[in-house]
Amino acid sequence: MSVKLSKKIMSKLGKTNAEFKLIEEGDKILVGLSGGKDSLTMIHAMKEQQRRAPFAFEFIAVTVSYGMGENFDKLSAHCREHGIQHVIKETQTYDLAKEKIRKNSSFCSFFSRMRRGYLYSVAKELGCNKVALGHHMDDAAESFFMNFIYNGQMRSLAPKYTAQNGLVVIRPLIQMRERQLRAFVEDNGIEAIGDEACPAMRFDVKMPYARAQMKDMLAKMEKEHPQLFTSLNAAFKNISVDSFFMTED
Ligand SMILES: Nc1ncnc2c1ncn2[C@@H]1O[C@H](COP(=O)(O)OP(=O)(O)OP(=O)(O)O)[C@@H](O)[C@H]1O
Repeated sequence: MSVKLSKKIMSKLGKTNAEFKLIEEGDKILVGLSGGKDSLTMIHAMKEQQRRAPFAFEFIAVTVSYGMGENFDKLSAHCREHGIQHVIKETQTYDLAKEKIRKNSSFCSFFSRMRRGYLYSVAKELGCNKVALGHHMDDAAESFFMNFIYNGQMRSLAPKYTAQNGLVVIRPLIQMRERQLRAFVEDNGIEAIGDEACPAMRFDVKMPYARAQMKDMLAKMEKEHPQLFTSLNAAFKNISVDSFFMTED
C-alpha cells in the first residue's frame, strides 16, 4: 500500500533542503529510524524526495537496538514493503546503562550519546557522508527553552552541521511541526512506536519530566500567541549576537 504525504510536508522538505543545502547530488545518507512517528515520516518523505529530485542520492534507514529485547520485525517489514533499505545495529547499551545507573544521573542523555556513536560508526561502515535525524520544530523549541532554563545557554538544533568525525548531520524535518508528522502516520494507518520513546524512562524519569514541562509551557504560550512557532522559526535565523552580553576578548 502506498503512502500519501501532504503537500505541506513535501513543500517544507523542499524549502528546507534548498535553504540549508541538506540533500545534495551523490549523497549517501544514513537515516536514523527509531520507528517513532518522526523518523517514519522522514523515511517516506526522503523516498518521495528521491523520486522528485532532479539529481540522484541514496539513503539507508538504520535502527539502533539497545539490547533490551526490542522486536523490529514490523519495522523491517514496513521498510521492505516500501522498498527502503533497512539495517538494524544490535548493541548492548541497556546492559551498559544498568552498570552505570548509580553513577550517572541522566540515562536519557546516556542512551542518546551511545546511539549517536553507533549511528556514526555504522555511517562510516556503510560509506555514508551524511546522517539524517528526525528532529522537528517542536524539538528545536523545546531544546532551546530547556538549554535556556536549565543550562543557561542559547542553543537549539541546527538544520545542518559537520560533526568532528567529518560526517554531516542533517535534520530535514526541522521546520515542520510535530502535529504534521503525527497526522502523517495517523492518516496513513502507519503503526509507530510510542512518543516518549526514551528507553531510559525505564529507570530515569528526570529528563522526560523536564521535556514534558517545556512542552506544556510552549502549548500554553502558543494558545496566547498563536504565531509563536512561526516567530521562533524566524528568530532562529535572525540572531543579533551583538545585543547580548558579550565581552571584548
Ligand atoms: N534507536 C534509534 N535508532 C536509530 N535512530 C534513532 C533511534 N532513536 C532515535 N533516532 C534518531 O534520532 C532522532 C531523534 O531522536 P528522539 O528520540 O529525540 O526522537 P523522537 O522524538 O522519539 O523521534 P521519533 O518519533 O523518530 O522516534 C529520531 O528522529 C531518529 O532520527
